Amino acid sequence: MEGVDHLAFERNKAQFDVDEMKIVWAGSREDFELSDRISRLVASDPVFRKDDRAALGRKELFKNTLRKAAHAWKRVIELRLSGEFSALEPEAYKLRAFVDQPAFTDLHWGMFVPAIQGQGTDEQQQKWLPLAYRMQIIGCYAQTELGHGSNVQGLETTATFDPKTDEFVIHSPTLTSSKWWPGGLGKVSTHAVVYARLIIDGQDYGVHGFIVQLRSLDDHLPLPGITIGDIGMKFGNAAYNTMDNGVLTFDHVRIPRNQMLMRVSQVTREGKYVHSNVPRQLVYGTMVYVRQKIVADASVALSRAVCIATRYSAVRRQFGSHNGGLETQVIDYKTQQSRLFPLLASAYAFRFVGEWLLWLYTDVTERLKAKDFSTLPEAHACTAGLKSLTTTATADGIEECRKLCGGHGYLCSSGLPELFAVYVPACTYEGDNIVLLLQVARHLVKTVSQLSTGNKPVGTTAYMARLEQLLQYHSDVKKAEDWLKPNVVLEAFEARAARMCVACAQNLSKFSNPEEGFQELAADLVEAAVAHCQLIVVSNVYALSLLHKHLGDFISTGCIDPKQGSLANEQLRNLYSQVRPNAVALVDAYNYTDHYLGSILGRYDGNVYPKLYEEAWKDPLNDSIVPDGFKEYIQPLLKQQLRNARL
Ligand SMILES: CC/C=C\C/C=C\C/C=C\CCCC(=O)SCCNC(=O)CCNC(=O)[C@H](O)C(C)(C)COP(=O)(O)OP(=O)(O)OC[C@H]1O[C@@H](n2cnc3c(N)ncnc32)[C@H](O)[C@@H]1OP(=O)(O)O
Ligand SMILES: Cc1cc2nc3c(=O)[nH]c(=O)nc-3n(C[C@H](O)[C@H](O)[C@H](O)COP(=O)(O)OP(=O)(O)OC[C@H]3O[C@@H](n4cnc5c(N)ncnc54)[C@H](O)[C@@H]3O)c2cc1C
Repeated sequence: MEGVDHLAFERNKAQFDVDEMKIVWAGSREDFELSDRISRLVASDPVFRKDDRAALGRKELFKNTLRKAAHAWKRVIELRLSGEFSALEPEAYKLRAFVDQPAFTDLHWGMFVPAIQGQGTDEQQQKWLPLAYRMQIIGCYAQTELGHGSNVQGLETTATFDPKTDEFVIHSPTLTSSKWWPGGLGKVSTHAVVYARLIIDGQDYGVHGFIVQLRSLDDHLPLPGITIGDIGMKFGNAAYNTMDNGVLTFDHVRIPRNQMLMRVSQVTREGKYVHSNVPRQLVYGTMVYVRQKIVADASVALSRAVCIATRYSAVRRQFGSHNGGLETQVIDYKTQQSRLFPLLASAYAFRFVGEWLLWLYTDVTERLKAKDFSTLPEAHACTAGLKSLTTTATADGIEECRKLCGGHGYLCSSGLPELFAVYVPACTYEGDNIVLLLQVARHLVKTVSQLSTGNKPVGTTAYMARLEQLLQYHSDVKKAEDWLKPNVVLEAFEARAARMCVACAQNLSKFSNPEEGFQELAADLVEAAVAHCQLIVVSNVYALSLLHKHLGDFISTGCIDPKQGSLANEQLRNLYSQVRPNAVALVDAYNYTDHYLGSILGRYDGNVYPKLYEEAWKDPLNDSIVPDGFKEYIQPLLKQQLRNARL
C-alpha cells in the first residue's frame, strides 16, 4: 500500500543511531547535507528521470545525456554549488551526482583538468584551466590506442618537433596508433590531452602529454587533419552507451610548442629536451589520481547494489510457513547472510580505505611539490593495487547482489543489470586489474630483495621489517572469539602476505633471467599482490570474511591450522547474527533516494510487489495485446499446423 513503510519492523531493530551513521558514511555533516540536498534536487527534477533509458535508441540516449549534462551544469551554477574552482573534485562529483550515468563531463573534470593541473606548467595552467573550468572548452584524455592500452610505452602516435615553425606535428603513423576508447572524444570534446611519442631531430624521447584542439569552437566540426568519431555500441543496453568513447586519427596536425605539457619535461625553442631530475613516471600522474578516485567510486557502486539486495532480502519471504503463518524472510537464511553481509561490510570497508587512500594521494602530491619522490612508489603500488582489488570485488559483488534477488534481480526495474553493465569496465579502464596487480608484485618483490641491503620497508610494506617473526608465526587462536581481536587478525594477514611474497621472491631467484622468471611466476605474483592489498584494507578496516574466503592461503602458508580456520568461520556466523538486526539500518545509512537507486526491489518503503506489477505494464511490448509480427509470422504457422493436424 502507498505510504506504508513495509520495512518499519526492520528499522525498529536497529541497535545504532542511523542518522549518525549517515554522517560517517558521507564523511562529514557538511558533506552529508550537500549530498542530501543534491540527491533530493535531482530526484525532483524531471530532466534527470532514469526510467526511460532502456527504451531509448543510441542517438536518443546520447542526446538525452547531453541534455542532462547541460542542465546539471546550469543547476550547479544556479544553486551556487560550484565551489571555488581550486576545489575541483566536488565539481566533478556534483555533476556526476546530477547526471548519474557515464557522460563526457566525467572525463572533462576527472581527467582532462587534472592532467593540466598535474602536468602543465604554471603558465599553461593559467591559460587553459579557466577555459576548462568555465566549460568554454571541453576536454578528454586521449592516451589509449587501437593497438596499445596497458602498454603506455608502446603508444605509436608521434609528436615531432619542427624547429622551423616552433611547432609539434602530431601524427598517427599506423592504423593501430589511432586513439581508441577515450571517453567524451567521439562526439563532444573540443580538446584533448593527447599522449604521444616526443620526437626531436629523429630521437624518440618517449611518451609525453600534449594539448590538442580537435574541433572548431564555432561549428564543432573536426579541424583539418583530424578524423574523429564514436567507436560504437558497448556492453549492455543503456549502460556506457551514454558515453561517446571515441576514435581519433591525426594527419600531420600542427600545434604550438607551448602545448606540450611541460611541468615534468621541457623542449626549448632550440629543440633541446630538458628533463629535470624528476621520475619520468610523473607523466602517469593523472592515472594515479583517477585510480584513487575509483576506489571511492567502488564503495558507492557496491553500496547501491547491497542496499537493493538487503532491503529486498528483508521483504522477500520464501518457504518456512507453519500453520498458515508468514513464510521466512530470505535474509534470515544463513546462506543469504553469508553471501550478503560480507558485501555489506565490503562497501563500508572500501568507503574507509578510500578515505585513507585519498590521504595517501594528497600526501604524495604535497611531497612532489617539494621534489620529495620518496613515497611515489608506495602511492603507485597502493592506488594500483586498491583500484584493482576494490573494482574486482565490486563487479563480482554487484552480480552476487543480482543473484541474491532471485529472478526479480534480473529485471531492469531492479536497477541491478544497469548498475552491473555501467560498473564492470572499471576492472579494465584506468589500468587492467591484472596488469596493475603485477605492478604491485614488482614493488613487493623489490621490497623483499632490498631487505638484505638493510633497506627499512615503510608504509604499507612496513610489516616486511618483521619478516623473521612473520615467517615463524603461527596463530595462537584457541576459541572463536579470539578472532575478534584486531591484532590477532592483522598478524594472520601480515604473515600470509609476507610468506606469499617471500615464496615468490625465492622462486624468482631460481631464474637466471629475472624478467623470464617474473613472467613464469606471474600468476603466483598476482596472488601475493592480492594478499598484500587485502592486508591494506584489513589494517584499515575489516577481515574475517576475507580470511574465510581465502582460508586456503592461510592454511597452506602455515599461518593458521584447519581448527583455527573453523573457529574463524564460527565467529563469522556469530557476527552475522549481530549484523542481522542492523542490516536494513546499515543500508539506510547510505541515504540513497529511490530515484538514485532506480530500483523497485530497493525501494525505501519495501512496497515491492505492487510496484513490480505496475511497472511491467509500462513496457512498450504491452502497448498492444497481440504483439506486432504475430499475425505476420506466427498465426499462419499455427493455422497451417492446425490444417495439417486435421488432414
Ligand atoms: C571525478 C571523476 C573521476 C574519474 C573519472 C571518471 C570515471 C572514470 C571512467 C573512465 C576513465 C578511464 C580512463 C582511462 O582508462 S585512461 C587510460 C588508462 N590507462 C592505463 O591505466 C594504462 C595502464 N598502464 C600503465 O600504467 C603503465 O603502462 C604500466 C603498466 C605502469 C607500465 O608502465 P612502464 O612505464 O612500462 O613502467 P614499468 O617498466 O612497468 O615500471 C618502471 C618503473 O615505473 C614505476 N611506475 C610505473 N607506473 C607508475 C606510476 N603511475 N607512478 C609511479 N611510478 C610508476 C614502476 O613501479 C617501476 O618502478 P621501478 O622502481 O620498479 O623501476
Ligand atoms: C569504458 C572504458 C572507458 C575508457 N576510457 C578511456 C579514456 O577516457 N582514455 C583512455 O586513454 N583510455 C580509456 N580506456 C581504455 C582503457 O584504459 C584500456 O582499455 C585499459 O587500460 C586496458 O588496456 P587494453 O585495452 O590494452 O588491455 P590489454 O592490456 O590488451 O588486456 C588484454 C588482456 O591482456 C592481459 N595483459 C596485458 N598485458 C599483460 C602483462 N604484461 N602481463 C599479463 N597479462 C597482461 C590483461 O590482463 C588482459 O587480460 C577506456 C576503456 C573502457 C573499457
